[in-house]
Amino acid sequence: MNINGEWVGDDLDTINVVNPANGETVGTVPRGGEKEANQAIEAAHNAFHSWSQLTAYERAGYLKRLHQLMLDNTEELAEIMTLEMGKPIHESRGEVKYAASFIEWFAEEGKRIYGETIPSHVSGKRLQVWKKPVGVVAAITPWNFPAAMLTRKMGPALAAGCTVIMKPSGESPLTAVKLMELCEQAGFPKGVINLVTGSSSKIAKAIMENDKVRKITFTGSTEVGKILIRQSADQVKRLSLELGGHAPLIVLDDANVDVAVKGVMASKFRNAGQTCICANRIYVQSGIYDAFVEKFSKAVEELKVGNGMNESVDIGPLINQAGLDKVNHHVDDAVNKGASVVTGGKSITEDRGVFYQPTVIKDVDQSMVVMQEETFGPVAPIQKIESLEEAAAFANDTPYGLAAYVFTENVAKGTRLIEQLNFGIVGWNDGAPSAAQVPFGGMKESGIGREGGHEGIDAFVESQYVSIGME
Ligand SMILES: NC(=O)c1ccc[n+]([C@@H]2O[C@H](COP(=O)([O-])OP(=O)(O)OC[C@H]3O[C@@H](n4cnc5c(N)ncnc54)[C@H](O)[C@@H]3O)[C@@H](O)[C@H]2O)c1
Ligand SMILES: O=C[C@H](O)CS(=O)(=O)O
Repeated sequence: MNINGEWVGDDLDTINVVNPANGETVGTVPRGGEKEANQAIEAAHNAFHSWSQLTAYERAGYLKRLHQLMLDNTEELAEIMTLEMGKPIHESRGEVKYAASFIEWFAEEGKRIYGETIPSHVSGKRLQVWKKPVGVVAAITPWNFPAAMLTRKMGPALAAGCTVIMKPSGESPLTAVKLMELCEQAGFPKGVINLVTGSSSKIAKAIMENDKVRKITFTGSTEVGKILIRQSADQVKRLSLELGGHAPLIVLDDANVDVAVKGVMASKFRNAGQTCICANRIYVQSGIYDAFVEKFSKAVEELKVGNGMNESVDIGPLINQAGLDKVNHHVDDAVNKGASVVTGGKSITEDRGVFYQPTVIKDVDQSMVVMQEETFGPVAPIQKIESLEEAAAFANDTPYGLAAYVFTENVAKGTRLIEQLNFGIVGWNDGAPSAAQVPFGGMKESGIGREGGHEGIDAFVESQYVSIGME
């Protein structure tokens, strides 16, 4: 842990960080709790005034140094990431660059936090809106993108003049430790960025009860997001929530089947299907169904499963046994209710690793758990549909609203379909929509607010209306 510029926690118990590819312990972090969280909050509070008084240009200088340090340390960051959570090393390298792009983009965006003047209704007044940083920010992040989910929060928060407490997942905290080392090398003043690891509930308790924390930005499951909404009420803490998803992917008859297959492969199997925007259910119109299933299944059979440190591996392990159990349950439930396995369908537990074969199942229906609950694994369930209207109805039949995908070459059909979809992110003939400059986030139970893009920095700024009497 790093609090007020000091590495602390040697006196505490530790949490083992386990490589899901082979069950080996790859590192440990201190098991911090309420006391350490409050120390970090105090440090961030004490650093806030001086940090927020810097110009956006001065703050951008620190962020740009961090951006370059991340790129210079891509290989080490990627290796740590793969060892602690399993994603293939080439994906980890990509995540480091993606994560660094948030730091770079928001270094500049901080310079564009504009206020406004408003025409007065009386001659003796001048009406203005000033923008101010929200204050001390707590950032709680998931295990599946250990770098990007932190920088997607740190970047805008720091650029806006806020100070930060980072709380990474206990499943993959080592990437955050390395990121904190790079923040030190970038020269951020003590207390501006703090890192706490340990008991999430105890740390969160301190965050929720300490009124010095004005903003909580959380990325994780919808279940935990709902807990935080309830807990934030006592002090009306500002909340940004990036929560779970259950993405529908729709392939219409007039889709380019090769484009569709490429898009599904990108959306479904990234991080072994463990991303919030993975296609979780695939609806294929009857006219293209057989051609799509054949081409898609052949592409899936080419995927190589194994330890992510192997450059040729496409599908690494699931994060833990619980993740594997959920995937097994989703496939077993579908098959028991009448679905059939086209390829894959089995777990691979060798060398204490937790792997699952890239899987395609067909003849699924809405009654199956895989079509209702987030799978978070390399399983592609395919359901035949007859019409655009049927596709829209099935797609929207979920409490989630994060990402959706549409494959059609027909502009009118694509437009009519997407207008009906209640999802914050839509890939149209594109299975990989994410980027630093776009508003990323969900509708319904997939979250509150957006990360990335100019909306991403609004989350860390308060508007202050100033009425100036000129009598
Ligand atoms: N919408 C997005 O941008 C996005 C991005 C990545 C992951 N996710 C979602 O995150 C989930 C997978 O990540 P996960 O398993 O780490 O999620 P999680 O909700 O289990 O944990 C997320 C973070 O919250 C902490 N946490 C757990 N219980 C808590 C509590 N009671 N109070 C405070 N903090 C608590 C965890 O330690 C972790 O740091 C999936 O549902 C996925 O869809 C969403
Ligand atoms: O898992 C959720 C991430 O937000 C996906 S992405 O890396 O932003 O595309």
